[in-house]
Amino acid sequence: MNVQKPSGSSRTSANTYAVDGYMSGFGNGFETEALPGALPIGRNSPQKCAYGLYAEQMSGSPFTAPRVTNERSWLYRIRPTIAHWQHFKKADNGLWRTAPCKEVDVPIGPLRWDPTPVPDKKLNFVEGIHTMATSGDAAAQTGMGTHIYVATRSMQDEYLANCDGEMLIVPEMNCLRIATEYGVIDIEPGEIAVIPRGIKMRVELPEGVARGYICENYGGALTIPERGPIGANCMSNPRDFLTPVAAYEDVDTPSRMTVKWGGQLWSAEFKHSPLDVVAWHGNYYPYKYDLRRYSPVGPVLFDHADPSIFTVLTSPSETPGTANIDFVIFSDRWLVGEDTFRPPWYHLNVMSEFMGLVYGVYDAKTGGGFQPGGASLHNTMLPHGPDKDAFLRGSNEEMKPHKIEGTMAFLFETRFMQNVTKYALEVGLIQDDYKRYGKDLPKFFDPSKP
Ligand SMILES: O=C(O)Cc1cc(O)ccc1O
Ligand SMILES: [Fe+2]
Repeated sequence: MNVQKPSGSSRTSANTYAVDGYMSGFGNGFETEALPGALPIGRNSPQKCAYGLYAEQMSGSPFTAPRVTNERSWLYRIRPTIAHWQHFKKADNGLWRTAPCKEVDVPIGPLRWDPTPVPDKKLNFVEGIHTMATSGDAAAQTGMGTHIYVATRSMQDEYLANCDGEMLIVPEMNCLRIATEYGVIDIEPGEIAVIPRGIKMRVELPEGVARGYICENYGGALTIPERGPIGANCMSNPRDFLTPVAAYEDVDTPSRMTVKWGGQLWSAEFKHSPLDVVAWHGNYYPYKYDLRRYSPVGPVLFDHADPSIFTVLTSPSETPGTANIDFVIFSDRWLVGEDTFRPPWYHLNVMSEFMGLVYGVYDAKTGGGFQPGGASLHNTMLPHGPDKDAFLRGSNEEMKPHKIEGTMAFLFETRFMQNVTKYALEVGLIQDDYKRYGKDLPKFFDPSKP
């Protein structure tokens, strides 16, 4: 690892504190420096920056966005980004697709995939991205891409910057070390990382291989949902979001950067690491979150509430309550409802639902088939619900408090219809019988038994 260790001099704002190389809080203004005095005080753009650094602003929102959604950071770096931005050539997109992308007819039924096998081939994080579905339009900054990554080698002197979207990364098999311009993020299954649009990163695999899911958010930045009557606490609490302290690389070695821009991968070679930010301040930055810190709130007497109660992060659209994306989890919790069918109900939803499983068993699909590393898609207005096994359990179980334990399923839900890719449809991982699981549900109707 050639990352400069964060020095003890990292400054944090008054309302934040550093935890093992991270600063805590959501949307806070942070400031951090890996060399003492690297951050200018009381100004952004002094005539000359300390240590001969360049100042560069990175704006994640329009300059004039309302304060609550206004995002930008100031970076003090060895070279400005434009110094790396030369001789870009079109690169192979591999299996990474970007909306709009209508390659095949989208099946009008439930879809489910087996876990993506880990190949023998050496693939880094970028090469290992397999797009399952896309929605909206990346250039119009709406919708999302859903991907499964399967990587078998660390990126070495290789970097990625995704200008098309913010990347929400959900590891399922093994941990990731994500070295970014802003500092280093380590995540393991059960945690997530969010890398906002345009931030340069290198993904390393401490365990040699890794698999997981990515939601590429083309729309408004992910944020903590409003809690309404729930009040100031529970669900995702701001203090559990962690942002790395500054850590820079002053490394002169042949390097390759891949930029995703306009739905195309581009690559350029240069002779130094672009992760050269010695200090930064602002509120546009990458972060991580431990999903096990999510404090679920649910019905405490009867009925099954809408899954929106389990929203960890949301990407709002211009229409109130109509998310570009909701990231929702189904994690450990007590089910206590009296006289209640406790598993998810049968339903049709104008929002479309892409699901994955990090570990354990999902309570709507206890009949096997929905496996960690696998995925399902219940597209706009397509009917779905518990499989036969889950229905029989749910309608016959004793109504005593029951704890769902050792599970982490999630939903990438979007207001848009999702276009599955040709790859996803033809790769041979689709469970053919899943489209018929509704047929297994028996008729119980008996007009003589109210
Ligand atoms: O379809 C699913 O499995 C996700 C889901 C879960 C739930 O508890 C209620 C609605 C819903 O869409
Ligand atoms: Fe659903």
